[in-house]
Amino acid sequence: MTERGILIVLSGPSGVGKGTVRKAIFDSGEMDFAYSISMTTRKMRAGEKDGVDYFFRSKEEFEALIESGGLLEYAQYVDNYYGTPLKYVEDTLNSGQDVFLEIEVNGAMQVRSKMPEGVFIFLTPPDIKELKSRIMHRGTDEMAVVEKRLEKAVEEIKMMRYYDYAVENDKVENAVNKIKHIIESEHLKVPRVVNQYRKIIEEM
Ligand SMILES: Nc1ncnc2c1ncn2[C@@H]1O[C@H](COP(=O)(O)OP(=O)(O)OP(=O)(O)O)[C@@H](O)[C@H]1O
Ligand SMILES: Nc1nc2c(ncn2[C@@H]2O[C@H](COP(=O)(O)O)[C@@H](O)[C@H]2O)c(=O)[nH]1
Repeated sequence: MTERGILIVLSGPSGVGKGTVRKAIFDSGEMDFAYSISMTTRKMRAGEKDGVDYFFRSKEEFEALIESGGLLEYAQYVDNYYGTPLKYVEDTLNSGQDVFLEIEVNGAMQVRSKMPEGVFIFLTPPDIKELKSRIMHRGTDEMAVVEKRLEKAVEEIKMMRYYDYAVENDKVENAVNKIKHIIESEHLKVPRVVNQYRKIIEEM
């Protein structure tokens, strides 16, 4: 039987740089994990693609998926739904590959209760001023939405204590290296290694 992959959950306030850091980790080609594409009812931003950045769906379609139990977790964030399709996560973990989720804190807490063996990482900004500047300079949101996201950020930062690791995103390269190191260390934890050895011994 294949060893189940590790579930890595990255959260942090909007604009802290989760997407930027995640892309940099994937682009480095050094880590073998799958990114779980989320579903959302939010409008597509310029440059985004359905099935790449998100599965963009109507509110009705999203609610039907909630009803049918098709989501591992979901949350309402600044007037829209966001959620993680369950089947992809389960199938990929069962195939032995690690799965990376980039989700907000309420969803992460739902995952925590369903899959406590996951690794929960919280990305922090150097300070709130820098966070505001990052959201504004990204230029994807109207000022009213920026303000709502900043209000949420304060609530989200309070939830950091429920995570396993806190990583500051001062420079993308630093955050990337710290997250890679965390994942590598998780793979070396004794219960996982013992399991692998048990299988090797059984097969001898
Ligand atoms: N370490 C950093 N230093 C300076 N700017 C950064 C850093 N990391 C990310 N940024 C910039 O901050 C902005 C927000 O980054 P990004 O979209 O990755 O954030 P996010 O946390 O994924 O946001 P959201 O949760 O809203 O999707 C982008 O313009 C990005 O280029
Ligand atoms: N609970 C979930 N949160 C998610 C998911 N996918 C993304 N997100 C988070 O939502 C906010 C806003 O995202 P944006 O793309 O509109 O800027 C951000 O914190 C994302 O991490 C999900 O599947 N579940």
